[in-house]
Amino acid sequence: MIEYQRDQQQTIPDSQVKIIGIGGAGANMIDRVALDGMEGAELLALNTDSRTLASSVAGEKIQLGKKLTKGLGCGGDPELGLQAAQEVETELRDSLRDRKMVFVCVGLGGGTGSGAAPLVTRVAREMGAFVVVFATMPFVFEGRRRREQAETALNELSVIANALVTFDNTRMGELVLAAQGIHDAFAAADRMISESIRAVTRLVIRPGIINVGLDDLMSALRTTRSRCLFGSGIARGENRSQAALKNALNSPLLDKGRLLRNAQTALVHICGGEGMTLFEVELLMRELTKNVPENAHILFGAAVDDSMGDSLSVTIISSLPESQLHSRDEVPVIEVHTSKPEPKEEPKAAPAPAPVAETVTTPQPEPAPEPTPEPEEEPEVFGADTMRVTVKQEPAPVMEEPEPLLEEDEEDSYEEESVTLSLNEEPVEAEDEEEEEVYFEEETVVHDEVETPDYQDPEEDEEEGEYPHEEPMQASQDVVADLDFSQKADLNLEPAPHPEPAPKPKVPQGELALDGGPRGKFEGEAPNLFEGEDLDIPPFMRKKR
Ligand SMILES: Nc1nc2c(ncn2[C@@H]2O[C@H](COP(=O)(O)OP(=O)(O)OP(=O)(O)O)[C@@H](O)[C@H]2O)c(=O)[nH]1
Repeated sequence: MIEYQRDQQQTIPDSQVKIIGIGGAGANMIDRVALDGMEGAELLALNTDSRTLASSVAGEKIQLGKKLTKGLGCGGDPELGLQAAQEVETELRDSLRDRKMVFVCVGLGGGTGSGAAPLVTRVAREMGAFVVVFATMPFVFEGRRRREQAETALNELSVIANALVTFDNTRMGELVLAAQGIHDAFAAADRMISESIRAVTRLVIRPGIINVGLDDLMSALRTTRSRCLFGSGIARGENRSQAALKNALNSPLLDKGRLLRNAQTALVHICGGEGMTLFEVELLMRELTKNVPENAHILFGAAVDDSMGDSLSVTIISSLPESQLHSRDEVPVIEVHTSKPEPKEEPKAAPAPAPVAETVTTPQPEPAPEPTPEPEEEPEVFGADTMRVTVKQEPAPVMEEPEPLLEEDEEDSYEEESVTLSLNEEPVEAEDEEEEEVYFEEETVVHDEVETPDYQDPEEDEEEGEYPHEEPMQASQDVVADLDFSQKADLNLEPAPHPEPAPKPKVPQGELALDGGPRGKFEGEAPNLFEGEDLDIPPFMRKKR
């Protein structure tokens, strides 16, 4: 049963929203937001690097540390980044005056972003804004120093910001195919961040049929040492509400929906064109409640937007204490599916559905449960100007229960062979391996364990700590990490090539004893002689003699 509570919600005019990009990554993120279209909101770029700053599409730009770095970047030193930001603190205060909502976009791990983001966030809060930080964590391959710098900045941000949405760059492997370049991985993360910002902004500035306001957002994102969970999906056509929800739950930031299972509060916002029906909304909400705990507090908002056409979008925002995140962040996994049938074995380390390349997709042709009946009472949803909706977890008496969208079983239902690999390892072709086992009986042991040239046993080297694959790549990665992004994009940072298979031993091939000359079908017949040569013997045999 869904209860509707009418009460005034606080929405904010878009002129009071500011989106700040700090450092190189931050600049790329807000450029993406601008490209995707974010009418109204102001974009502010902050950077020490004057060249990158000049190329940003943001309407407002402030150069950090003019005197300190003289137009250059911070070379990966957060202390320099902090001092550079301190130089312009007054300018920042002026720029953030009267802003109700501020988004800070930053890539942590470098100097400018990691050093300046905590200061910028603090200033924005002191100026009275509600601050949501979108921060990316560096790739594992970027090295331990960057990771530690990022962790330090993240810890500070988690205390200062109203909400903190983190995205591990390493996880970008889940957004793009393994074979795609690093440029595509960054672009995929930037798209995801841009979509998150646009969805949250839409929530609080666009008047809807059922509005959610800043107070709802704050309650969903309540953070002291917690991380924000975010998922957004869009779909069109038949079953679009279920498909949109499925896409949203598939978001890597929700860890494929798993993280929602411990959420205490979840904010859900549905947006569709004129044709969006109450039944679609009900169906979606009913599905969603199967993915959150029974006593979770669900804040619900809905808006009709003609520009959505026949698409329907759903945005889910929640938060979890850091202690419950226990994520697989450190070692990224990709699932490689081959078509070979697999004998049932021990469960794999981290089963997950195949990676989703885009959160925006058309719906799967899955049959939706037939809606039989009308909802018992006709709530006055669409006539109301503003209301808040609390969803209780009572099953509707008249509606058939559809299957949960992301059940554990579904993840296990792949019939194909599933191999779990870390990003540092290349997938091994199963068939080649098998061939080798047949041929070299004594060498099968070696090939059962996939070895890469760089692999080192973490037990053997205590120094390596939690990033066992990092050291062998360290020297070159430090250079890469300090490159500017456009340079990085030109590099082809593909995983190390798989070791060549062991050479097959050469068995000398014996020669057929053809001497004497086989005469084929002329065997036993009188020789056909010409100038002393038997023409019925094949010419190459005659030459041999
Ligand atoms: N998502 C995303 N992450 C990026 C991008 N560029 C860099 N990063 C990540 O962000 C981290 C910080 O890089 P930058 O933003 O270039 O560094 P910075 O903060 O400007 O610091 P300095 O270069 O030392 O002045 C890197 O270690 C990458 O992990 C990008 O375009 N998108």
